[in-house]
Amino acid sequence: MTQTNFGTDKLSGGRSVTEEKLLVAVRVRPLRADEGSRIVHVVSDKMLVLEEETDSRRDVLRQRRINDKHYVYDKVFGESSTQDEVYDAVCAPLVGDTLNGIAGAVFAYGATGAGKTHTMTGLMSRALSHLFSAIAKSENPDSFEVKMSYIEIYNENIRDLLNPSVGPLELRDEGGSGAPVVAGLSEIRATDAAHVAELLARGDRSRTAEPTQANQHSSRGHALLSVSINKSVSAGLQRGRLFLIDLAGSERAGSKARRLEGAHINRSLLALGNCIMALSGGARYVNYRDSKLTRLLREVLGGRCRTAMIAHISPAAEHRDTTRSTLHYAQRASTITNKVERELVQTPMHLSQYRSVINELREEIARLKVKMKDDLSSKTIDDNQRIEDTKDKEENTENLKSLRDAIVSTFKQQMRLRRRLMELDSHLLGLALDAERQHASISHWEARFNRLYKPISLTGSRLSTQQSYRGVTGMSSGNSERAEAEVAVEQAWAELAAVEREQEAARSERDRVERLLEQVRLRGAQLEKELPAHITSGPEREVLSLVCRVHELEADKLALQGERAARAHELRRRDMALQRRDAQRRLTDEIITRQRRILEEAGVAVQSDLGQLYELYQQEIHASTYTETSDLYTPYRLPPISSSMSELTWSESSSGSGRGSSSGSGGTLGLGLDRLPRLAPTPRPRTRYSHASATTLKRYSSDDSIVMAPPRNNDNSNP
Ligand SMILES: Nc1ncnc2c1ncn2[C@@H]1O[C@H](COP(=O)(O)OP(=O)(O)OP(=O)(O)O)[C@@H](O)[C@H]1O
Repeated sequence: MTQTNFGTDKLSGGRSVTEEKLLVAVRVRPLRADEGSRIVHVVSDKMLVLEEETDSRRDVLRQRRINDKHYVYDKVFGESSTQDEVYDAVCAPLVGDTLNGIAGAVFAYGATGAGKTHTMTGLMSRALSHLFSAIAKSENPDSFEVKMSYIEIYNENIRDLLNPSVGPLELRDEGGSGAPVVAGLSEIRATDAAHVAELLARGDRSRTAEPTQANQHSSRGHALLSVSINKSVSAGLQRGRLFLIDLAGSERAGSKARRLEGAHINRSLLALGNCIMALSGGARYVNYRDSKLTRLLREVLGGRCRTAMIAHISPAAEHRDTTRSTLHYAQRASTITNKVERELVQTPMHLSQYRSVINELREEIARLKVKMKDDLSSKTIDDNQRIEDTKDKEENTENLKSLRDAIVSTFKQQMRLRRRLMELDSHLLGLALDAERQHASISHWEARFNRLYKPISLTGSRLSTQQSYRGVTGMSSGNSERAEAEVAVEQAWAELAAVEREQEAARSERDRVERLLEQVRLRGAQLEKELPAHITSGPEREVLSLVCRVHELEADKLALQGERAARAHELRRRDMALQRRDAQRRLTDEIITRQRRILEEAGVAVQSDLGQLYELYQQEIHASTYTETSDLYTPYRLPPISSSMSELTWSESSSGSGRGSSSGSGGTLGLGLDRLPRLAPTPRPRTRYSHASATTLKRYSSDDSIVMAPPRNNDNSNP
């Protein structure tokens, strides 16, 4: 599983930085038939007027002229503006930049129902098809790689919209660059515009939506689409990125059911507003830490991104207050300046660094040559002998020069091949994680399907599981959930097959590069062996040993960087394994808790050693809660032992702990047979599905299957 960095990686030196103002645009959505009068008037493509309320006791016309507020922005889109117009003016230039290693971001801001999702949906699809057509037209389309991730922040939980079956993801600060990382986030390689459209549609289906007063299909979470465009260039890896962000809309009066989500939305938007205020006021310290949204948008707002904000407003009188507030925010945002720069991710070794090493060596060699000449001229020897010696010397120097050039060239080749090997290793590790993720997704859906329809063997081979799944899907029809499961599993299998093909190609390329490297290394060793015969002076020896040493060090450095990359991948892999273990443990807890309840309700006696195992299990769970502190891994607990301790019914002889009494309703039923401790109500997972809609939770609570249902978009869209 990859760790996606919504911020930036380390940069190489020598880049150009330009200060750029945030581009601020305002889009007015069309007035709806059910809305009252229009109070927003677009005057030009940069100005709009907001009618303010008039004082009826005064001259209405005059008062209105005084009160009406004019607002000027970089761009104003009126009610009849088209998606293409917005795209061309705001987003298209950023897409062009991303191909040149510059990060760009567009975020949609505004109240609920103001048109953010409408705009962003249009921008997302256009941006990605524009991107692929620009890559296809470029000189070297194969040097580009496009990856995308799509997340939603809902109730301060981060959800992977491209892999919604996994639980909330953790946001980690990765020291140095200050850019937070979403651990375990899927980053899917997008192959073409059609593939992207499919991924976007999948992500959009997983977004959380509920009706609000102003919008029947209101997005209740912030959606962040991140597209990375990596391009192999001679100096390393140039990385352009595009962030398209659809913020959730604030809502003044939320229904009871949505108070929590409303509070989260308003809190994160408030944090965002505070950041905008601080940045626009030139504050030296900006507090991004108040919400996950602002932590993730740090680079977009105060970083190296070329950023555009599209503020959305309704033209209707009934939204006057929210419109005014949005317009004020937009004005403040227009004074924010970012330091835009090209992003060049450090690859194992920069050719520029290599060149400077070679240049230094050349200078050294030149100095030593001068020194050698001086040494020779200062020697007093017979003239004939001198001519002989000089001839030999010249010939030898020539030989030495070509030998040295050959050595340098083999080292260069070696470096290039080693770098390529590292890239391939890293690619293979990434592919292995991709494959693991697809397997996880398949097993999730199969388990779920299993529960709903018909038991199928999960132990079968991959192919047989796939076939049995298909067999089952063919048996029933008309269920949208099953259809979605089918699509998800089909897609996962297709992606898995693509990953496997890519793995095969990468492995054979790796073998080829490894063989080449071995040949080059042998050639280099051979050349080095020839050196001593050509070396006639101490300085020459010194120069050549220096050449070798520098290259040895470069090789060591490369190997160390390779190890570091491998370790980073290993950490990611463990992250993924931990998440899976955690999910398994939650299921186990659920099973045990339910079984305990059944046993208790039925008054079933259990063997005392089983009782002891239950107790041990509870203690284990309690012990683990002391060590687990992160949001993500906070387990829900079994009923606290202490609360039921007084009612514990272990016979002293069986538990040996001396706790509780063996009398009363829960007393010992027989020799070695006990009742289990009383249960508190079954606790719910506190984080994993806390973002599920009320409907989902209802289904979950009435569902007596052991497999938990992930939150579903369909549920959410139905009030
Ligand atoms: N420019 C527009 N042209 C036509 N219809 C629009 C436009 N903007 C918004 N709409 C329509 O208005 C309704 C609300 O828009 P949308 O869902 O995009 O709002 P939103 O700001 O994303 O709301 P929320 O924050 O609640 O998700 C939708 O039915 C949408 O199609």
